[in-house]
Amino acid sequence: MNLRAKYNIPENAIITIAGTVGVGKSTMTKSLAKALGFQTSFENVDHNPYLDKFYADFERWSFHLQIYFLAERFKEQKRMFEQGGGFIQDRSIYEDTGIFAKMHADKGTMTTVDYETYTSLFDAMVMTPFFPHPDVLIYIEGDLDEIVGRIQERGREMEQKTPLAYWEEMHGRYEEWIENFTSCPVLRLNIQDYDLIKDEQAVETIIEKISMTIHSKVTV
Ligand SMILES: Nc1ncnc2c1ncn2[C@@H]1O[C@H](COP(=O)(O)OP(=O)(O)O)[C@@H](O)[C@H]1O
Ligand SMILES: Nc1ncnc2c1ncn2[C@H]1C[C@H](O)[C@@H](COP(=O)(O)O)O1
Repeated sequence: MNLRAKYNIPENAIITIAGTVGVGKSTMTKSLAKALGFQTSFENVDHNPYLDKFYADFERWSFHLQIYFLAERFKEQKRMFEQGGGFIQDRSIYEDTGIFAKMHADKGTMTTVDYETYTSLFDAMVMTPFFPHPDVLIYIEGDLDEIVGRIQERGREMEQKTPLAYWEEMHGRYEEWIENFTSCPVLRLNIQDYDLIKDEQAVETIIEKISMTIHSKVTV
């Protein structure tokens, strides 16, 4: 029996992985998709035309980057909807507005008028039939030092050059954001408690927790 059937995960489920940069979302996306026989929906980092420019000059490129990510994620929402689910999604659309756009607006690296334009577009887009809320949002958390270590080791140059204060601010905002998140059931996992690189079997324990979260509909 496969793990999806064993743990009664609906074949049309949409499981979204959230968490700060470098915490291990992509690693978990691949691992869960393989174990459940699901498709993946990844962020397009390598071919993003704004990301390098954005890290070099937040003020100049914040709005452009948010619009780009919003368009990309909305296309992915539509694809998942049209294919009837069965997806693991690397990062939720909620983080774009709840973490990134808000952080840059609060810090003054996105203007108030740009932020208002962005949020009104976001609100109009998510209130459509193309926007299925995920069955569960897995929130990955961990110590800032370890996460920054992973960013450095992964080696995306623009992230390596970004000051620690940026990751620190984001880390704090994520903690506050998840405490107030109510759009779908949440499963919280700490990076201390599993290691999908050294221990492939750890995915089964995670799937069991996903099943409990989906079926109990209780926010963990
Ligand atoms: N359990 C782990 N132990 C050590 N390094 C890890 C672990 N999980 C992921 N990593 C590494 O951390 C880096 C960031 O992981 P990634 O999955 O790309 O994070 P994200 O998608 O959240 O940015 C990658 O280099 C990845 O190989
Ligand atoms: N909405 C976003 N605004 C700014 N930057 C973003 C947004 N979404 C993702 N990013 C950045 C952060 C990282 O540098 C890359 C990919 O994120 P990761 O957490 O490594 O998948 O894009």
